[in-house]
Amino acid sequence: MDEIYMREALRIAAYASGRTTPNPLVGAVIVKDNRIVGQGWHRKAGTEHAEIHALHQAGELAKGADIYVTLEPCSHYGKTPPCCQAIIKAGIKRVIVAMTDPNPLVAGNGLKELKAAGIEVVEGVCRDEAEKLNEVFLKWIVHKMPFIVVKTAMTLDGKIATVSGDSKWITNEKSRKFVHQLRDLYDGILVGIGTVLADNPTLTTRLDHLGKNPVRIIVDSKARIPLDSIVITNKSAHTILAVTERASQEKIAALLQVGIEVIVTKEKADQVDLSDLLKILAEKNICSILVEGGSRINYSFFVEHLVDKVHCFIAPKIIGGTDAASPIGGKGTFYMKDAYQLNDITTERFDEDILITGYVR
Ligand SMILES: Nc1c(/N=C/[C@H](O)[C@H](O)[C@H](O)COP(=O)(O)O)[nH]c(=O)[nH]c1=O
Ligand SMILES: Nc1c(N[C@@H]2O[C@H](COP(=O)(O)O)[C@@H](O)[C@H]2O)[nH]c(=O)[nH]c1=O
Ligand SMILES: [Zn+2]
Repeated sequence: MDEIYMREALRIAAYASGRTTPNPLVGAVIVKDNRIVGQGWHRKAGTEHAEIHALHQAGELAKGADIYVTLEPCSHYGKTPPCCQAIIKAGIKRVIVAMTDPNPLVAGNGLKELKAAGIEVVEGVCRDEAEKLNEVFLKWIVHKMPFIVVKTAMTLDGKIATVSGDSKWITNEKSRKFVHQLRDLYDGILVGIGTVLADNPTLTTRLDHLGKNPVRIIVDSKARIPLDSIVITNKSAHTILAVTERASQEKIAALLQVGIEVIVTKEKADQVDLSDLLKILAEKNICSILVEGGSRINYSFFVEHLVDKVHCFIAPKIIGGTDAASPIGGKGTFYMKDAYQLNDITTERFDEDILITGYVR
């Protein structure tokens, strides 16, 4: 029975997907005499935690009840009071958690406090599902780096555009809708200046229901970006330009003038040092970034070992062209043994398009 209630807590935790950053997704379910008497999920950073919502709903019925939480209840005073105290005060008898909280502020202290109060603690129910649900939070809180997802879309013969640069469209409506759901989910969307110059993209989230726009991050070491680019003139999302010392001061001043945030990073081989950029972005609570290319920037993320997850669309179209661009460009690995290996592979169909998803561990 513990798994059933924990799965319900995981299910409702996901209601706030993409909305709790930099906090994790957390769900809580309170059970008494085999009935759910209270449940709740964390909505937004700085607002009440999942356990508090569930305790409010259970009221008196929390006394002597079990609480299932997808993450170890917090024991520190962050933006909200500690859940452990509320759980103890409410007279909960047994706490079942899916995983401990890797946040150094919590990290096992919550469970210790609950045990010290004489509460029975069970840990590790549906741990794998809980860790997957919070793959973004786990990366950011432990490594202080954003969770990086590379999304590419290519024809069957492995190209992202024709020899003339035309790329509209490779994938179908359904596939492109999934990409907008990814934009709605993640905190940032990153492209290289090559993509801006080639496609003049908007990089906002266009879905039927209200979505949120990710922060647009353009890697452009010499600030070559034209001031009339859509990512500069379109104000429905914030835009960050990552440059190096090589960028001209006047261009930077002109960009600041039109509301663009400019980050000057360390330089690596004459280009933006991506690790340095990601460290700075993580400090700004940008906990996840969708990298949408182009081929050079994608390769840089792999060669710097910065990629966590890959979504690769393959459309059943063939365009040929020896010089047509492929999804991953750059210098390339010299030997097959040096290939970046994906694992935990899953595939999905979007009508005739195929999506392959994998992790770079
Ligand atoms: N050309 C294709 C893609 N092209 C992806 C490029 O990053 C392109 O610049 C952006 O998708 C443009 O964004 P926006 O629509 O202006 O917001 N990506 C896809 O998934 N399928 C394709 O067919
Ligand atoms: N969202 C969440 C938790 N989040 C934990 O608390 C930290 C944020 O605290 P605060 O700034 O007060 O919101 C966050 O980094 C994570 O460790 N804990 C929980 O018991 N239940 C919840 O629903
Ligand atoms: Zn809490």
